[in-house]
Amino acid sequence: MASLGLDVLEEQLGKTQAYGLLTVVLGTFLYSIKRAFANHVLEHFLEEQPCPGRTKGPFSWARATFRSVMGTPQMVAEGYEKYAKAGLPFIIPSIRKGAYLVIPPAHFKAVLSKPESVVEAHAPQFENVSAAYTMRDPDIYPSNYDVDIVKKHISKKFGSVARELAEEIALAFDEHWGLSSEWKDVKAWLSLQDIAARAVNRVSVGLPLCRNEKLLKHAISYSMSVPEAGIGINILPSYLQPLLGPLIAKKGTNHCEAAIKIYLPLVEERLNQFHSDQKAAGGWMPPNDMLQWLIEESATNSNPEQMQPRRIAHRLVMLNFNAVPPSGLTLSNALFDFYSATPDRGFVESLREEADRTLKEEPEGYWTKNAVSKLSLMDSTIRESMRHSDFGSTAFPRRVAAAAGIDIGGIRVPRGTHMEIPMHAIHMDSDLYSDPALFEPFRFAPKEALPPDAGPHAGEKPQPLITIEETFLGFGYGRSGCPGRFFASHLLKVMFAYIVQNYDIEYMETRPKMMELMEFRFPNEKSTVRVKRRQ
Ligand code: HEM
Repeated sequence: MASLGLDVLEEQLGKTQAYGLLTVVLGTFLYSIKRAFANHVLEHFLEEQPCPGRTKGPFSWARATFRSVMGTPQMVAEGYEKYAKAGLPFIIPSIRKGAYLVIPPAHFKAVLSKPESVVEAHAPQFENVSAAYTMRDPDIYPSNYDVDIVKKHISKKFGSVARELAEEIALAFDEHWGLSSEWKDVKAWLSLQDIAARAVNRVSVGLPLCRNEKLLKHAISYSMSVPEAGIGINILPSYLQPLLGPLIAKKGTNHCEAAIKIYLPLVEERLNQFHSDQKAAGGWMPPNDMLQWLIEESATNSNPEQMQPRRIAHRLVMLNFNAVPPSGLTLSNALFDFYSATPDRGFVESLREEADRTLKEEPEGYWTKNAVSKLSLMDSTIRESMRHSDFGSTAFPRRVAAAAGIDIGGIRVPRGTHMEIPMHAIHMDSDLYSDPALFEPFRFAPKEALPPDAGPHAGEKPQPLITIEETFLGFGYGRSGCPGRFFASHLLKVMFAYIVQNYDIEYMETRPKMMELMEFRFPNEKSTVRVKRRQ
């Protein structure tokens, strides 16, 4: 991620050319700042808003923009305290998207629930990852159609594939983390991502494809390449993007094509079965998996192109993109937080006891949807980690689309204004959370689930992981909040339960440091946890 696609450029162009290109990019940097203010109404508006970290003097925007590359977290924290808490928006300059407006929490609801015609979500999300180059088919991402599939099918029916999911998670952990009682280091984010990919593919395309190493490698590599290439393309001035965008995105899109190719024969076979089943009315028992749900939804769509095998295979790749990296990232952060929290407080034993007892009481004997919903301490631990180690100083790109602009706290915000939410500052606000910098695993657990000595702030805000609110933004907020969070919460808890029940993880004296770049916060891919199989 931190390489911003430079490694990709180096590979495609060679070292000299890649650095030559970087010089062109920096040389045209001032041009891109100018571009951000090309709309004069917008320019005038942004000029008038407070911008923390922008000091008077020549080139004040350029200096503030340079500072934002590494200094966005401090700039947002300052703006949040000074302005957002008083209900006022403020500006953060950005090398990627020009200056953007940070929305104060008091106005989240009003702004983020507005329809797409007034406040756009999809187009800015699309631009955020340079989807024109990294994804290419605008019907695939981000689209209401995809969101519908997640909402209408995956969120409602994942309980019916819970047995297969749990089985694959167990087998994948046994392979990736091993069965040995000797300590060994594993790269947390990457290995959890591999395990999540197998689990997601088990319930989307089933056996044996879910264990096809090439498929998983291409699907994961593509998913990881999108944000990296997206940033690399975004920092280019707009006139260079059509020229260099396809080059920077190429490595990733090659992985995407390779994954589509591997999915295609199964998709074609399943479409044939689906059509012949309709004609013959019977004889074939449709499989119960996400591919089938995708086909059934596509068949009801008025656009026949949605039934093209390639389209469906491409949607399967995007399911990996949506589900796999965020699950690996979230769970690795949870492990880093949890296993660096004070070891003598008995937190691991509490999670283990809860998992053992719940599974023992479950009549089906595996992690059903109902059993997983009883894991309150684990639910709270993951939510607390998503609060404590969230993924952005600001997040959730939106843009004013209404010709007349919109009103935020008495301020008229013109059409075209790019807006985001100060996620990390909210999660670290001591008016909202006591001792916010402390990782307090059972902060969100209901009082009746708490073990003795659960922690000074345990049970202070009982709320399930999937609840989205102004004070907890790990799954987004408003109209475009994550529709996959019900499935994600189940998946994460089954994975975490398997870890505490079957592995010891060595306590870490200090938590591996989060990386921060521009507005992004993420774990280091190389950070490891030390694990051994429990006897
Ligand atoms: C821990 C795992 C996950 C996290 C942290 C996460 C987080 C998020 C967040 C923050 C957003 C909102 C983005 C925005 O408003 O700009 C989002 C959107 C989305 N997520 Fe998730 N997600 C996770 C897992 C999943 C899974 C498993 C699926 C699919 C089954 C999924 C499908 C989607 C889709 C389709 C959207 C776009 C919604 C829209 O544009 O209206 N996510 N996710």
